[in-house]
Amino acid sequence: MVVGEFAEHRELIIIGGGPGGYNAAIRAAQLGIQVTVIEQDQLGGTCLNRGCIPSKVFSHAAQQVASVADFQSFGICVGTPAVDFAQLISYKDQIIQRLRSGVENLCQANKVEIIRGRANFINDNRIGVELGHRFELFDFNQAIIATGSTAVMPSTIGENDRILVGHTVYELNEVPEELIVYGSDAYALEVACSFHKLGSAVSMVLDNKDFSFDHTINRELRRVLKKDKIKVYRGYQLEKVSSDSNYVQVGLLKNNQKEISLSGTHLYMATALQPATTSLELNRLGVKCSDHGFIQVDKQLRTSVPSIFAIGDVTGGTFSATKAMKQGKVAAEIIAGKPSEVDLTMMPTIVRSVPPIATVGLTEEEAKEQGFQVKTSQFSYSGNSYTMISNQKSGVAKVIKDNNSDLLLGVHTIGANAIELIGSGIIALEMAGRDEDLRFPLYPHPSYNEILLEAMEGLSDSAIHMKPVESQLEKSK
Ligand SMILES: Cc1cc2nc3c(=O)[nH]c(=O)nc-3n(C[C@H](O)[C@H](O)[C@H](O)COP(=O)(O)OP(=O)(O)OC[C@H]3O[C@@H](n4cnc5c(N)ncnc54)[C@H](O)[C@@H]3O)c2cc1C
Ligand SMILES: NC(=O)c1ccc[n+]([C@@H]2O[C@H](COP(=O)([O-])OP(=O)(O)OC[C@H]3O[C@@H](n4cnc5c(N)ncnc54)[C@H](O)[C@@H]3O)[C@@H](O)[C@H]2O)c1
Repeated sequence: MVVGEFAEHRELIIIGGGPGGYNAAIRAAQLGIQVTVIEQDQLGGTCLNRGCIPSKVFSHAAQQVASVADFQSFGICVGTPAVDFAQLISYKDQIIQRLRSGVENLCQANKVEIIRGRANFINDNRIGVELGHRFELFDFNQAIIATGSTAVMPSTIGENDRILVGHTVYELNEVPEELIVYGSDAYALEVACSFHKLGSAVSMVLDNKDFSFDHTINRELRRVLKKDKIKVYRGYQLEKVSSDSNYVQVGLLKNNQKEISLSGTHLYMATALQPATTSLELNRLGVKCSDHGFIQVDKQLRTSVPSIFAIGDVTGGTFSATKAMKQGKVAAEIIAGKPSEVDLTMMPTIVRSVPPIATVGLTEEEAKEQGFQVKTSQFSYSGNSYTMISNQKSGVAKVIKDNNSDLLLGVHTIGANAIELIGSGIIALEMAGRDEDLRFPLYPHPSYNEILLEAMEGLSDSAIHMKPVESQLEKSK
């Protein structure tokens, strides 16, 4: 390997061009900083190339397949939908390519320098970059580590192309005939719903008794999964997995006793994640990390080494692009000398299942545990005129407030357009809104927005399209 003799100087170096890295880069450039991003693979990182974007192409296709069943009601005649998987993959690749070019163009327009190579630290002001057969050195004033995470497959599972994780499941070239999904998180649920609609026979195995949503959402989810004939096994631990070139066999334990065995053509496994730091030589810096190796940061994304910041999956906690992007912008602002910080309290959870789920804030159970005097209200999708028109009657929106202060604590929705609806909930919670703040505005009619309005009105027993509760009838006597 040819090693460069002199170290070139850069103001800010960002290692990793995923959503965390490129958001940090563009914000820093906007604030007048000279920025260099070092990326060993593709700009856009996991999210754009293997995660958020490909998974959403699949879930959108699944939603489209589901909606064909409604066409007949509108007098639109089409046959039974058939999925051309090769075309879907080609579409996914086109979307990734287009979005990636968009990120490249934005970086160029903001004069962000992109270096293609693998970076590692020499010391707390110097980075080495492997560029094919060359090794270049760069000094920097500040660096941001944005290298993401990788899935850890338990060593007992063994390797087989039929055993899939988040980073590989959307790279399949065929629709699995029989897919076993092991896990109860957002990723697993999305995999189950998407592949089910695309033609797989799906069984879901939950390691927990239920999903981790509010119990009202869990109940509606249980109903729709049952209606959709997705078989769900609850509270099972994975005991063993064996596989050959055609099948995967899974042994499951419940309370360490009853064993059942499932077999399918493919298995999706929810896995733990580890920080992508092995190639960085962090030991040369003395950056403080958690027991699992995630880099510890404060609310301004500073690590224990003053010249080094870290953002995104590599900092552990919640693994999401939403978080990585926000942290990227905040780190850049801090480096530019602006006051800024990250607060993840009102981080939404979204799942593009069929139907989708979107939640923000506390569940009813969490609010009670935290000692709030809780009042809840829920409005069923079937009571809304636009869900009736569009034949999307499955779903419910639930809102939770503190009865002492009237402050909103949580908004939870399952049903069509849930993810688009949650925006108002996020803003309301972030602005410390009360239910009256959300009852006051004018909501367009007829529209899905009115689902949230009616749920809010329900908190003061004043929803128009909800039957009166017993206590109200008593009062009016
Ligand atoms: C299937 C799936 C679906 C998902 N869906 C969603 C979703 O809907 N919503 C959501 O918010 N999140 C979602 N996520 C999570 C999201 O993708 C990640 O949280 C996000 O990509 C993390 O961003 P990041 O910038 O921290 O890291 P990454 O996106 O992983 O980017 C890190 C980059 O650093 C580069 N790199 C690593 N080491 C080096 C090195 N030494 N030198 C140079 N470059 C290096 C890598 O090549 C990579 O490009 C999903 C993930 C998966 C797998
Ligand atoms: N809709 C989605 O598919 C999706 C996917 C990922 C993240 N998100 C967002 O991430 C946030 C956190 O999600 P969470 O509440 O499930 O908590 P989390 O990020 O802490 O993850 C919980 C579990 O999800 C699994 N997981 C995490 N990252 C994964 C990955 N890259 N590939 C496969 N499995 C992975 C792991 O089993 C993990 O233990 C939420 O805000 C959610 O909106 C959504």
